[in-house]
Amino acid sequence: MDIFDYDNVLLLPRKCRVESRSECDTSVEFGGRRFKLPVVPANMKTVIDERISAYLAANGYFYVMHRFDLDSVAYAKSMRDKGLFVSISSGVKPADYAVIDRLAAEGVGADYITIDIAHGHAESVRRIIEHIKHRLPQAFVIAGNVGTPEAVIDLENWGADATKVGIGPGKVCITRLKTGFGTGGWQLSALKWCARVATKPIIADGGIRHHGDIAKSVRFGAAMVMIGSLFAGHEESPGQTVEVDGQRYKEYYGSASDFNKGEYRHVEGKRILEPIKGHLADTLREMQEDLQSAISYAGGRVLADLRKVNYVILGGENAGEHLLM
Ligand SMILES: NC(=O)C1=CN([C@@H]2O[C@H](COP(=O)(O)OP(=O)(O)OC[C@H]3O[C@@H](n4cnc5c(N)ncnc54)[C@H](OP(=O)(O)O)[C@@H]3O)[C@@H](O)[C@H]2O)C=CC1
Ligand SMILES: Nc1nc2c(ncn2[C@@H]2O[C@H](COP(=O)(O)O)[C@@H](O)[C@H]2O)c(=O)[nH]1
Repeated sequence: MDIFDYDNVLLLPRKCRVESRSECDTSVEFGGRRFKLPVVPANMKTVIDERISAYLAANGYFYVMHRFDLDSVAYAKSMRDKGLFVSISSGVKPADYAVIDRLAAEGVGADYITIDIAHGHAESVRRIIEHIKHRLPQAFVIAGNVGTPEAVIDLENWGADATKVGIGPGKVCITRLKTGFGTGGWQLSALKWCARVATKPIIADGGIRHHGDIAKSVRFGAAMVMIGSLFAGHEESPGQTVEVDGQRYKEYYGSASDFNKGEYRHVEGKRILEPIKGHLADTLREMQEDLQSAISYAGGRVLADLRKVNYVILGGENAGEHLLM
């Protein structure tokens, strides 16, 4: 198996088939809806809040609300009141079962539920998928996080409608340092490995540092890409604003950090400062432009055309050109 990551792979251009990049369509169908981009901000407290999720839903973007210090039922009701789709996160504890039961009993429902725990290849995930499918059969269930084909196969067999791949590639992740496990440093090839066996969509989660990494993720099998750090440093971002030597930053911390947990137990995340780079809407527009450009370099017109390109691995043992033949 080739081992590579975002920073040592480049995609190879094919003859252009459009007159303008504006002809390239970056939209994606996911869970019965079409979204403008195959991109979703991470379901983390310093990345998304009620206001940002409503903005994304109202403007044609996918979102996943976080599950920390939040009444997910009240949140779901408020989105319904605004006529917006509901996409929430769930853990696997008794309180999470109670949320599912209340969403069903009170007729609120949910359109998307993302089961989001550190080690998603677990019986606890099998049990809560079963519960969600029983109580909210219309909900599109995303399950993770995992990092192997075996896990993807199990989650799909347990009823997940999509899987989320990425153990430890995140910018505020310290899982690989604390445990010795994960896909950090080879997330892109782990995605490729998992996509080979997947029969349902995969969300590639973590490790995106540049807009071009979105196109690379799609090339190697992602239907959607989850991004934390690139979204954390905006004027609208929920993290606290911090000023250092005249430069403004937003705090960005891991969901398994002591900052999120409120205690230092099983910590696998840290806190960093992200420079504020402007408004979210401008970043989303630039991401769309860059992805349109990527599709044009692929000689394509639609997102799926990115899957057809060859690539090179730069440097190291696996270096070389990889042709689709
Ligand atoms: N993508 C990634 O690499 C990682 C992401 N995270 C994020 O941090 C947040 C908190 O995650 P998490 O602590 O799982 O959520 P929760 O605190 O909701 O814990 C979920 C359940 O899983 C158990 N659990 C957690 N880790 C393991 C493990 N390694 N083996 C067996 N059981 C486990 C917990 O019990 P107990 O605590 O008693 O073990 C708890 O019962 C999530 O949003 C998660 O996605 C965290 C780490 C890695
Ligand atoms: N190991 C940990 N991973 C975490 C934690 N909090 C979030 N995450 C994961 O990171 C991505 C975002 O990655 P980025 O590279 O885009 O910044 C997020 O979606 C989670 O899967 C954590 O505390 N520990």
